[in-house]
Amino acid sequence: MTDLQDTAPEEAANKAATLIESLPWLKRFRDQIVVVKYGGNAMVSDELQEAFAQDIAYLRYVGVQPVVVHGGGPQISTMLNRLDIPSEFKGGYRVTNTEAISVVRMVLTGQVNPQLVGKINSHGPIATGLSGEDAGLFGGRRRGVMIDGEEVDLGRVGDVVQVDPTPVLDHLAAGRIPVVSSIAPDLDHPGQSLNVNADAAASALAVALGARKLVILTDVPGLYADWPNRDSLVSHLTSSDLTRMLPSLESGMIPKMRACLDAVEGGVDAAAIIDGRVPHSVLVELFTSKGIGTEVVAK
Ligand SMILES: Nc1ncnc2c1ncn2[C@@H]1O[C@H](COP(=O)(O)OP(=O)(O)O)[C@@H](O)[C@H]1O
Ligand SMILES: CC(=O)N[C@@H](CCC(=O)OP(=O)(O)O)C(=O)O
Repeated sequence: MTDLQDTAPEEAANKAATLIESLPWLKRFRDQIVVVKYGGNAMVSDELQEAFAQDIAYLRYVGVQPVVVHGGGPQISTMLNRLDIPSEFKGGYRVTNTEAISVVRMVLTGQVNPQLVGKINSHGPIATGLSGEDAGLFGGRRRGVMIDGEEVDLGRVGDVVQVDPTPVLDHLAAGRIPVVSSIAPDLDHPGQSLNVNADAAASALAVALGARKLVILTDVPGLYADWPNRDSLVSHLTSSDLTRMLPSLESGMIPKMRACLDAVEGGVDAAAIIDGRVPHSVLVELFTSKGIGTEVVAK
């Protein structure tokens, strides 16, 4: 009884301080679109997925307009292995043949997407699944990759070169959270689909939507200036700092940092790389003064 009386005011004060710290950020993001890219490496446990779903539902219920774009690289690899379809990465992209693209589509749009939608909807009937192939949302164009000065063909792999945000805006206007799988129709080969990098797809959508912020979840605390030196974590940098750093980065971080740069250069206020293995990292990034990962802003 005495203990409870002694600790209760202090505990209440701490809780109140955390809530009040969020006030300026709640004001900043209210009614604003925030695009959150959820990568396959941050979905590795049920607990992490539950925490992510809570964060996204929380955003919606405090008046933010979250849009989720998801990948699912490890989940695609698992399914390809199970089906005995060989899969290799070149220059950070999965070489994707005709057989593999149907598996990519099945896993992203048929497995990962409804699983995420279901988790968010356990908090209310708020989320809806969309594919990048729905209603002209994404348009893609094939790309190869330069390795040792030579262009290497990647098969059904491409860039998102066109975005029509109308289907996403329609769902937002109806109060729903669009959850988008990162796959795009091939503009040059009607009827075919392209495997696109989910970081780049999220960035292109954030720009097209005029989002306030892009948040990318991954499996490290953020960008390390001198990777893998763990003392070199960068918490804040400008687009000009990042432009200077990009050529020295290693493969995993290149698409992510390129996506952040493209987003802020395209008019998004800020883009952040955060650790998706830390439960509720989305809320900590958006609603605390310090944030949790690496934030990029226009110079
Ligand atoms: N400078 C760097 N800072 C942080 N991580 C880096 C850096 N360079 C390379 N990496 C690697 O990039 C990985 C993240 O990229 P990736 O595996 O493609 O992520 P995801 O699956 O989330 O899309 C990290 O786990 C890390 O091993
Ligand atoms: C072309 C290419 O490599 N596409 C990725 C698409 C999924 C993705 O980007 O998923 P994460 O966000 O989980 O990494 C792939 O096939 O793995």
